[in-house]
Amino acid sequence: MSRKEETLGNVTILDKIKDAKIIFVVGGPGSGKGTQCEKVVAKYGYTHLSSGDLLRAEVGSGSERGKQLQAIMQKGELVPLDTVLDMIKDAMIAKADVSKGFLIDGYPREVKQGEEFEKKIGKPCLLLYVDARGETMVKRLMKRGETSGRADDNEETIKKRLDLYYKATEPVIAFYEGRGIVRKVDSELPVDEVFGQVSKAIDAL
Ligand SMILES: Nc1ncnc2c1ncn2[C@@H]1O[C@H](COP(=O)(O)OP(=O)(O)O)[C@@H](O)[C@H]1O
Ligand SMILES: Nc1ncnc2c1ncn2[C@H]1C[C@H](O)[C@@H](COP(=O)(O)OP(=O)(O)O)O1
Ligand SMILES: [Mg+2]
Repeated sequence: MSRKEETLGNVTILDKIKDAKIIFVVGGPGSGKGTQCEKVVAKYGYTHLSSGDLLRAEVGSGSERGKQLQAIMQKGELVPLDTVLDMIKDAMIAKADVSKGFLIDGYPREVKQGEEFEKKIGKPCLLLYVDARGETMVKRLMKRGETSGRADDNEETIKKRLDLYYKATEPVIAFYEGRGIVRKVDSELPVDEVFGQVSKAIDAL
């Protein structure tokens, strides 16, 4: 395929993505984003794309880029915006034909990420804000760390991730509140009750 055709091909695919529903799933580390997304996939058949999972897949591939990403994630820092946005975009394009909706989990983590996503891909119709107390998130992550094998589920990194969440990611919620698309769910409740709130937000779309 020539470069020109490829570009044309992408335009059509991006048009398809624009017709699908895009939901940002935002919340602190360990708040329960992944847990709720799994349930949404089962009930609504949406496509779940977790930026963290995409990055960990790259780390798992053992590539040079993966090694650099691993070092950043282990410190609890954010990887460069272009890297994560390209990964999400490629994953969305791969599913564009079959997906009626996308759950973008763990992105945007800063306002700039939201702005760039909208420039390059499209607009979200909903931001699901998965809310839990700091203390709860730390407890859940320490527990998850017993079995997750994740390099960032340890006390020191958890503290850094939480600090960064309050500093960089909470402003994302305020930004989209201005647009009226934020729905907050209380993730202190049992998983199924949280999902009841999530379902209401999605049913209202
Ligand atoms: N509502 C909840 N009540 C109790 N534990 C939960 C709840 N939601 C998630 N968890 C647990 O907390 C941990 C973190 O959840 P996860 O979905 O991985 O969060 P995130 O993707 O936001 O980091 C998991 O071990 C999960 O089983
Ligand atoms: N949108 C994004 N921008 C930059 N770094 C990201 C990112 N999403 C994930 N990362 C990196 C930094 C995070 O500390 C790490 C783990 O992310 P995650 O799996 O989404 O965590 P969690 O599900 O515990 O909230 O990956
Ligand atoms: Mg997660």
